[in-house]
Amino acid sequence: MMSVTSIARNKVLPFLRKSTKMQSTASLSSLVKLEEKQGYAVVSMQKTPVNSLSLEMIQALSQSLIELEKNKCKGIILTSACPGIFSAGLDIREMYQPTDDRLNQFWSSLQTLWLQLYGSKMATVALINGHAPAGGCLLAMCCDSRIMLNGKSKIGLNETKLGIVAPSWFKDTFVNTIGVRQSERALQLGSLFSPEEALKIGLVDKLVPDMETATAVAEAELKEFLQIPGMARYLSKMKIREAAIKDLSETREADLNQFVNFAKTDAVQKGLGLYLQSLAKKN
Ligand SMILES: CCCCCCCC/C=C\C=C\CC(=O)SCCNC(=O)CCNC(=O)[C@H](O)C(C)(C)COP(=O)(O)OP(=O)(O)OC[C@H]1O[C@@H](n2cnc3c(N)ncnc32)[C@H](O)[C@@H]1OP(=O)(O)O
Repeated sequence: MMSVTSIARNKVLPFLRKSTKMQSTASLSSLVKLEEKQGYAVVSMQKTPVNSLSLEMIQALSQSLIELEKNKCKGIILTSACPGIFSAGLDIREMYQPTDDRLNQFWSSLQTLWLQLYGSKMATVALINGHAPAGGCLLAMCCDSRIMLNGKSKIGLNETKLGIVAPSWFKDTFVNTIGVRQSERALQLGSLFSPEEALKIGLVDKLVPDMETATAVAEAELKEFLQIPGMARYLSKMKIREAAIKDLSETREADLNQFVNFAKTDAVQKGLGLYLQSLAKKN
């Protein structure tokens, strides 16, 4: 099995682990690109056009983290290869008129990905090079640091605008990042923030003017985290995150049932259908 450190610089890593529920190696590796750098890896989401988090995309990200941790990778920069978009969040088509089996797999895989990334021993930096609504914002918040490209992109948890409710673990992640009051307001309003606004409320840590600067700043940020003794850094992170992680770990089944029941209600299905239509009409 190839290790992250043994492959040629910038070479795309294959996905090697087999699982009955997981997608095939070929389909997973086309969604997420892993590049080895000196002592860390760049994880680029490349599901065109908007990196929507479909079941396959979520599993590809999960599988990438499994491989990287197994290969003793110490840190990652999570970013996007889709111009102008970090991630459009959960793939709305997964929740609209779904089959029960697929909807269950979808949510359960998302829970797994959140537990992996939010609780990762690796140092993690999100390089948010475009829009990051809802699930896209969640992915970024799972990282230890967020660098955002300044410009017209928006970031935030906009679930209420779709007539849906961010689950408790989204809320916990938000509260741990920007605090209770800002979260309470932004969750209700479904606020999407400009990079400047996101910086002001602590949703992102640094802004960069262009991609060249962004890469350098993200690398420097990751190196700063990696200079700290790994165990001390990880356990300190867990002091903040462990309650939320424990909570979901202990209530996965109930959370899954709540999501499935909620998603299948007529009101939610109607709202999602209208939202999909409004996205399609734009084009
Ligand atoms: C009581 C308690 C119960 C608790 C239960 C819990 C329930 C929680 C449930 C769900 C939680 C969900 C979290 C989410 O992540 S929901 C997704 C939210 N995402 C969005 O609102 C973003 C929507 N997209 C956009 O705003 C734009 O697409 C944008 C990302 C800004 C990019 O804009 P642009 O570059 O102009 O691209 P287009 O809009 O033209 O889109 C291109 C095509 O991509 C399709 N698209 C976009 N986003 C999604 C998406 N999230 N899912 C699926 N498909 C998406 C879009 O329709 C275009 O398709 P096409 O080319 O075929 O027209």
